[in-house]
Amino acid sequence: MTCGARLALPDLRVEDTLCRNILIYGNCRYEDQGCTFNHDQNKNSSQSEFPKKAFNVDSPSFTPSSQAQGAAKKSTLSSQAANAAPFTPRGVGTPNLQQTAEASVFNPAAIREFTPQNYDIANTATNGVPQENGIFNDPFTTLGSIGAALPAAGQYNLYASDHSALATPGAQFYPQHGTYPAGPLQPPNYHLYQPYDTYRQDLQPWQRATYDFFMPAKMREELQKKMFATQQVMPNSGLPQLERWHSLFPLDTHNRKNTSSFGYPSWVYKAQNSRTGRYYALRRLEGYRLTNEKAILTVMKEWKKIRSANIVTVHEVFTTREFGDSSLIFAFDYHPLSKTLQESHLQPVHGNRYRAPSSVPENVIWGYICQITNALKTIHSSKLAARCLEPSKIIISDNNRIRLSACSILDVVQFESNTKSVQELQQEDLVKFGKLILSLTTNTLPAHLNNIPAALESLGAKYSANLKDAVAWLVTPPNPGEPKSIEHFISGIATHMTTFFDLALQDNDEKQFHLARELENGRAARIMMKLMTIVERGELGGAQAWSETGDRYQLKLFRDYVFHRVDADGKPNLSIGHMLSCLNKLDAAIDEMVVLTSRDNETVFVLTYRELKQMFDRAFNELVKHSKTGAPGANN
Ligand SMILES: Nc1ncnc2c1ncn2[C@@H]1O[C@H](COP(=O)(O)OP(=O)(O)OP(=O)(O)O)[C@@H](O)[C@H]1O
Repeated sequence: MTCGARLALPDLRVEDTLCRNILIYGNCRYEDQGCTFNHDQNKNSSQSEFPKKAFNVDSPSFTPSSQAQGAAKKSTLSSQAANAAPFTPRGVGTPNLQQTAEASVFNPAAIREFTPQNYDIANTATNGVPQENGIFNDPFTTLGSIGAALPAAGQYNLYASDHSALATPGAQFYPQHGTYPAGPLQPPNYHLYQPYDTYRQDLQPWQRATYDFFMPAKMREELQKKMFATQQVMPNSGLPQLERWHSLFPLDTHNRKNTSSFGYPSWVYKAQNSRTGRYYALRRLEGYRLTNEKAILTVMKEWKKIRSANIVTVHEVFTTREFGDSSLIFAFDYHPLSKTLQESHLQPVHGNRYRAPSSVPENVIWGYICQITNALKTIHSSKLAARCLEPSKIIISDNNRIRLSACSILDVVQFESNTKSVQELQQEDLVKFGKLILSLTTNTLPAHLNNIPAALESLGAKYSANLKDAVAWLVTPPNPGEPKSIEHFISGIATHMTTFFDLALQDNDEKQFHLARELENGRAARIMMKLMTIVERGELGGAQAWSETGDRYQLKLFRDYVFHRVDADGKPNLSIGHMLSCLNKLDAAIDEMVVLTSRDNETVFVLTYRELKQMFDRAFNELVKHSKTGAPGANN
């Protein structure tokens, strides 16, 4: 063997290469199990020094002759030596010299110390920080995986007592780490109450509990009034029961037979549908005799498709003789406690003294204009016309929200007599719209609005020029061959439309906020109802005083602790915060301790909410088992 040969081919056989486990850990547990690398550090150190090998004085072939020197030099610079890749320990980044020869021997999959499991080249540096053996876990990556691991909506019921269903869809909720033991899978603790806002410093302590946990009193009052109005019945009203409608309740505020709107006297009743149980507003046209069945079919086919936040939806039209005449009935959506624009703004106020109606503020008028524009946009784009745009046929509910309440009626009633095209009727809609606004701004009933130019002129004194221009544009009939359109009008009032849109979104945000609170209250009500089904129950399945024995006794003491607390003087403690927090802790089954004392102070139980919850679930499940039908939604 020549010196050159030794230089060119450094000894890189497997058995001479120091095993990396020796290098890193000091030993290799595969040494006796077939690892073919060198496990003798001394041997390695004597042989792995590349320069030592190259200029080994023991080399038998070293000959100090010129030729030999030349040969030696030549050997030193042989092409093989030049091409030999430098030996660099793996891990620094350059390819391993032995990769072809040792590929089958040095198997990263078999020798785990070298290649950690789940090692993913793509994750070696996340956000610039390397993940070493999975020890470092980038929070941003984790957040992403939480989102991906959460079950899709509808798959998982947060209120279910048993969250094991989460195990499969949420298995990746807490990503597994090589270094951390895998914890139990669990959803975030949504069960603990976390009110949104903290702006309550200016409230008295007695106000806080209500403010923190419930919707504003005014909102609650309005909703309750609406529910009350919806449920109202009039047993001796003398009103008939229709084929599929019952509990008719008159909504008219006067009994004048007014034929000005439809050519027939009309009456409005609240009624409940026997099939769906829903409430509707039935508008009856007294004495109308239907001559053409097609009228209802054709008109309803188009109007049933109309959906707009500013139009009362019409559901069906039918005739009846139950009122003792032949009547035509339109079934509309019912909006409890609505008033017409006429009732709200155009009727004198009766108090101690007669007062003329006060003028409507400009911002309210713009709100109405935007909403009616929205309704007309929907109607006109469906190739229909509103036709009935009168203050007495537009209803107003809370927050100046208005809806056209008599659409489709004139289309049915004048199905055969109408000679105008839809385009003409749409042009009329715009003029009627202008007159309606003029009527509201001048506090004049439309029937008394005889001098439109004078009325328009008077607008300037109370309202902006912008409003006056908008009304003037609407009431002015179109030039022949130049029809006006609602789209033209929209472009003219675009700024007011966006202002209104913004207010509507703000209103929506506020309602969402209150809805979130009510979600929590619904949960409290549910757990309270379940608790009440258990405590104080007498006999169950043959067991006398079932609720006084076993786990149920502790639940009864818990009920006392939550609802019957007294202060040091024996006075009742009525803190809603305490009640809600205890119920939520029970629902969340947390590990906090609770001390329950019997009424005679003889027995004290110290247990966690988690244990209480288990007792609670056991007791309730027993009830469910004994109930005939099971409990619908019992686990919800
Ligand atoms: N869809 C509805 N939902 C709830 N209430 C409604 C609905 N439609 C109308 N109303 C209410 O019914 C009552 C009577 O309405 P109507 O249109 O007959 O007014 P009116 O002033 O009596 O008109 P007219 O003099 O032409 O009969 C009004 O108070 C109105 O607010």
